[in-house]
Amino acid sequence: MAPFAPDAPTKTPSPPTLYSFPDADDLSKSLAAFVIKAQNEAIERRNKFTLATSGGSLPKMLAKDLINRTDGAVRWDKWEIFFADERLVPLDHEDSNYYLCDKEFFSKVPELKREQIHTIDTSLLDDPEELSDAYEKELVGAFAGKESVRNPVFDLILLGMGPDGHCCSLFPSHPLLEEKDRWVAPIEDSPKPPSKRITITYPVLNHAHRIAFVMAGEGKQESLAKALDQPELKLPASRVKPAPPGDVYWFADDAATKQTKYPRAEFPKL
Ligand SMILES: O=C(O)[C@H](O)[C@@H](O)[C@H](O)[C@H](O)COP(=O)(O)O
Repeated sequence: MAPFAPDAPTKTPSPPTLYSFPDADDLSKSLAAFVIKAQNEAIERRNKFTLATSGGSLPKMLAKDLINRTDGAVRWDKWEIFFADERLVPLDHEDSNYYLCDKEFFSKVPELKREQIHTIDTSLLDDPEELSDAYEKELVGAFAGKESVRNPVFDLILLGMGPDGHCCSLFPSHPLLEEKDRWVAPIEDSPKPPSKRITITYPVLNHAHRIAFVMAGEGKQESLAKALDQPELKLPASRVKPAPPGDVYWFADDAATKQTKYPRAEFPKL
């Protein structure tokens, strides 16, 4: 259990900002610029950059324009990386989100040290509750520093969304949608295999500085339209509403945004 009670957000969250790009390459370029801006602001504030990421198609899109840069814009030594959700398998298992991120991203960045990447404790795979508590302690270690925190405030959380509107490992109608206390929780009945996972919870999501959903392809059209145009459905992704000054952004390609009527914003020159 988290050592501090969650804060109830007091102000009304801002509506999501939707960016739609002609294709996945443009999306990746702008996403990289956005991440670098978030990084720079975070370093200015606290001299480090805390990021949580999901698995799925995201790591590849994220890595594309961040790795192999020669402009020195990415301050890799300041990054501290967590997983928004993780599957309870060994780290070298192909279902592992760490394994996927490492394959697509981390292993291609020699400057990134292993200790900057917060993985689950795989010695606890047989005890999801304990493993989840141990991962929560990793967050406590990173966030309960000089400032006394009620909730971890990630500089950036990057998420994908499944066809049913799930994000992290928070699935429609699952009791974990109501979790108000734990920062990290186990789930043993995930409808998307593998069934055993851990996930960060809304107390973490809804206190982040910035959250960005990232998705591409026509397979996302319907779920994206539902999540943005029909908040009354309360899909897990629509419930992501960081408390002010936090903001939520959607980075998608035109194929994914074809159905939604939600207004597109122009991506700023960063
Ligand atoms: O571990 C997981 O299963 C993911 O973290 C999950 O939340 C993912 O982000 C979405 O299912 C979208 O996945 P795609 O990007 O592959 O569609």
